[in-house]
Amino acid sequence: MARADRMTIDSGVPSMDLMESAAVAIARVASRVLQRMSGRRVLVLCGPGNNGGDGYVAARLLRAQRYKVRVASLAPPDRLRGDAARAAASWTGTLLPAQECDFHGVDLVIDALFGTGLARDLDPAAQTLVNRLNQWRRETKQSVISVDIPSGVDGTTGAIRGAAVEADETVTFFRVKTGHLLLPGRTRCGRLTCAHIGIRSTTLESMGVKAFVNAPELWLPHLPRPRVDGHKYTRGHALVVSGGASFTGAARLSASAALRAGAGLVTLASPTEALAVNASALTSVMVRPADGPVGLAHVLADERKNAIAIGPGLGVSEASCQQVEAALKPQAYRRAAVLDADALTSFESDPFRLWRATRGAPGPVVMTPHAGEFARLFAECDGNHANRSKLDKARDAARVSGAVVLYKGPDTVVAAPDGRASIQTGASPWLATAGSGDVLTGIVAGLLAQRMEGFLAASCAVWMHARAAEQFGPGLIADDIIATLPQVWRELCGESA
Ligand SMILES: NC(=O)C1=CN([C@@H]2O[C@H](COP(=O)(O)OP(=O)(O)OC[C@H]3O[C@@H](n4cnc5c(N)ncnc54)[C@H](O)[C@@H]3O)[C@@H](O)[C@H]2O)[C@@H](O)CC1
Ligand SMILES: Nc1ncnc2c1ncn2[C@@H]1O[C@H](COP(=O)(O)OP(=O)(O)O)[C@@H](O)[C@H]1O
Ligand SMILES: [K+]
Repeated sequence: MARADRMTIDSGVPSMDLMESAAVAIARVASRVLQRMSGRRVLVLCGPGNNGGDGYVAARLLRAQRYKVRVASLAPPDRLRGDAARAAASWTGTLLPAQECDFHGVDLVIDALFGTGLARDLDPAAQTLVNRLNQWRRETKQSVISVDIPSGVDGTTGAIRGAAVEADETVTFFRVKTGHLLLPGRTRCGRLTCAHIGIRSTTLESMGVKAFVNAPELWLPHLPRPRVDGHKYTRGHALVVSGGASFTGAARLSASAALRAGAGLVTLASPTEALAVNASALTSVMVRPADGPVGLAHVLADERKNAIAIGPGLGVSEASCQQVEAALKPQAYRRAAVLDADALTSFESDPFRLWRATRGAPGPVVMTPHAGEFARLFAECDGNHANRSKLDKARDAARVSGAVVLYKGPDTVVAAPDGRASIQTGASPWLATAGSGDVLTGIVAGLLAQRMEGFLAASCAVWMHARAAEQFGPGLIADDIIATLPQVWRELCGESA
């Protein structure tokens, strides 16, 4: 963001214009909130940098609109520099030291303490102020608007640096930052608005930005659709590997989801002992016997089976490792693979054995760990040291494994070995239900079978999974995600598709 600001200023846009535009956006949201609650009294908390500068300018604009505005400053105004100093100088109303400010009778607080320049944990005085603000908000149910990002949230990682403001609204500029999307930062933002302040979108092109909000524009042009002249084999054939007789449900969920995600055919490779239970519970999914790595290799000799999903219900064992190696075996045709659950955990004691297989695989490989599986498999990428975010960790994992890493959770990150990454926003917590991850694995496999590129298939699957949950609403169980996928397809492709 600092680079985007700098490039814009160098291209001739005065930096004060950027600050004025930022303040206009803040004042607009503030007056909307104040009108809704018929409030008039505003307290603006200003910090020592340009975030505080935005606060001073917003204070001036709101005062011009006849609101009763006071400013409380964390640093004495004579210690401010540059634009922040100019902004403070333009404020002629009430100004008091933040430590002495009183929230009594205030209708709205604007938090302009720290923005993207936050470089370390808040010092004790700032923490005390932030904690007092949060307590006042909880007790009075009055509103807080944060400028750029709730103060104390790290804009890059989403971590809380000592303490952080709990906002009802956050107004950010130009582009949403990763700290707004990743947990716990996201939970502090309230409603997020992104305002244009005069930075051109072409600025990003020269910066080689590779992190995206996971939204249809990222992958929609590549979304597979059935062709008028197609048949089921042109839509791809996904193979899902089942566990033993008492662990078959997970793979069946994956298999049904792969079909609903558009694969033309789906076959469940089942141990002989589980054949009867699998066959009796499935109709459109085919079931074939396959015992152990040798049995799986036999089924895989059919190269039309161009995508494989393995892991759900598989069991943690050496045999599972060998089945994964059979699934990833180098061959002439580009079979894609998605590895989940026990296909990952089975390699806990020797992750490099898995990386050898993923790196040598003939086609795209997607791994779908949740936080527990990620910690087991990517211990060296997972440490909390050096303020590294979930985005950094997923990217590191993708680099070491040479695979697309779909790191699940409320803020699912998909990372590719080339550095591209997407972050899912706003997934329903109802997705935290047994079998939901198995369904996601199946959707990825279904899209890979239709030859969608690995990173795009994984991102698209995460979005469809989350969108299905949103459309279904409360009470969701894993089966409902599968049943709701047609609605998601209709939304993406229109009624006629
Ligand atoms: N031209 C620009 O650069 C623009 C910047 N804008 C605003 O400027 C903000 C970034 O401004 P700055 O880079 O000045 O950074 P901030 O205002 O976020 O904070 C930086 C200041 O706080 C101090 N600081 C950092 N961490 C601290 C801590 N833990 N405890 C105490 N002091 C700490 C730094 O030494 C520095 O003085 C953005 O968030 C945005 O609100 C907008 O006005 C748009 C234009
Ligand atoms: N609090 C949450 N909010 C949104 N999505 C969640 C939340 N918790 C889990 N999920 C999603 O639900 C799915 C759960 O997958 P997983 O942990 O593998 O469960 P299971 O093994 O039971 O299928 C993942 O897609 C994950 O991203
Ligand atoms: K702020």
